[in-house]
Amino acid sequence: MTPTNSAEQALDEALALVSRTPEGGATGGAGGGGAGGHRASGWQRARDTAAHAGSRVRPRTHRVPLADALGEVLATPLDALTDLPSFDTSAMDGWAVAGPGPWSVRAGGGVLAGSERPEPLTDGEAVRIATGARIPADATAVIRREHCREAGTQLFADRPVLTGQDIRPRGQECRSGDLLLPADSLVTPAVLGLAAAAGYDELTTRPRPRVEILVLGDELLTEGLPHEGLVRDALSPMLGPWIDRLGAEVTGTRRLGDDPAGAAALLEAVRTSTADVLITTGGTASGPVDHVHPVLREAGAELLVDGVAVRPGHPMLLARIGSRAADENDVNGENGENTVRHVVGLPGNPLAAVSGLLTLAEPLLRALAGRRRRPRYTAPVQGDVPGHPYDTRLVPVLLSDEHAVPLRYHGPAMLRGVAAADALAVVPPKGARSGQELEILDLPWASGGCFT
Ligand SMILES: Nc1nc2c(c(=O)[nH]1)N[C@H]1C(S)=C(S)[C@@H](COP(=O)(O)OP(=O)(O)OC[C@H]3O[C@@H](n4cnc5c(N)ncnc54)[C@H](O)[C@@H]3O)O[C@H]1N2
Ligand code: MOO
Repeated sequence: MTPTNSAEQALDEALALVSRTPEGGATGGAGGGGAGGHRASGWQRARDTAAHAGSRVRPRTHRVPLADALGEVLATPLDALTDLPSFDTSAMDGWAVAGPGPWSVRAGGGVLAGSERPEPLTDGEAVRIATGARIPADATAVIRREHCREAGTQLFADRPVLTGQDIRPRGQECRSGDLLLPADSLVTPAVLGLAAAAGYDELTTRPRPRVEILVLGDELLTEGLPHEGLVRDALSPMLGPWIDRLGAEVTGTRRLGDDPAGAAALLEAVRTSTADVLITTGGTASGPVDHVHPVLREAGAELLVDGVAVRPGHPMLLARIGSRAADENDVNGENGENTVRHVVGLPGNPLAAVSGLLTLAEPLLRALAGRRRRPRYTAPVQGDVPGHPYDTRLVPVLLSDEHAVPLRYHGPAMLRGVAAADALAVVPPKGARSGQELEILDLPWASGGCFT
């Protein structure tokens, strides 16, 4: 709502310049984290790499009751199991008639939805009928009750009657075997409805990717006020539900210390976790107890992204563990356990972690779930937005009808801005002028795009 505060911005910029070269490489190993002298990926390239990594993993499939398929992606095409409608159906409440009027009204009750097969009509006969009821054989039209009059035992139409009017013929929407939706379609509430209408009790889908979250740090408190240099763990409460909203299944969140036992537990998790993706927080930089890079090296992981030219969040990383050959040999995708898993290393600073979540975790998880990439869109920004000299910035914004409005409190350690935001705006290096179109990354709760 308020344009960026300039003093705060200056501080942010000064911090952002620490240990960077104009080429976008890290000089001192924050992102390098011991790898030393690497080049950070461009922001868009990092996202593409994450999406590509996810799309290379052989998909698993499962068969689940309809309700459990919501938010997953169809692994097989949705073919109609029946004609729809499966019988000639009245589209209106009124009268089924045979031949030209006036018609003699059939004595007794009418035909209701779900009632037994009605007796055929004879020429010149009319029977009362409800919306959704089966059309009697030999009926030629349905007349809405408001378009006719009953006089004694006779029925008179107020207007011309066209053959077939207000009859939904069997198979109007589809014939049994017709392709209703291709494989890879997202199962939305509308798809659940269609599948049920077409006769399905279960669907074959790609299961949600499984994610294990490991929160690193000795300084983290799980309750109460921060004190004596300790801070509340802001990431455990945030990441599980966030990742859930991205369409993944969180198998657990564990906190690991910065001591050798924590490093050993991290290595064990990297080697043996049954999750598709491990998401770590903290320990990505070059501090004395930053374990993530050494552990990944020890585990023989392949670093796909090692630092990204984005602020905040530049030490984020993406690694791959396991043999691609083994995974690709599972040609039917039938192995219960994936032999390939990925590690997303999020920086410990909370807004930097959000940046890593949107830059690396989201595209990776979408691809692993078989979901299409989010359509890109832009909005004009309200007010000038300062840029980093070389890196992309992600800035929390509120979305109004006309503008993306930058929010204050967007420092790497702050959640105050993003907690009030609808989205993050992607600010190119050197900044944006007021009114300039910026790419917008919706936050999952604002976009309403997830069914989880
Ligand atoms: N010499 C350099 N140091 C740092 C650089 C650099 O380039 N050179 N980059 C800075 C940047 S940028 C970031 S971002 C952080 C990333 O640090 P780590 O990923 O190693 O994270 P930690 O050191 O463990 O923690 C950083 C910061 O975040 C707080 N934190 C960690 N976890 C949580 C949590 N769950 N909830 C709340 N706060 C958390 C932690 O207390 C620290 O204050 O590195 C800079 N350093
Ligand atoms: O700039 Mo760090 O990446 O504080 O977030």
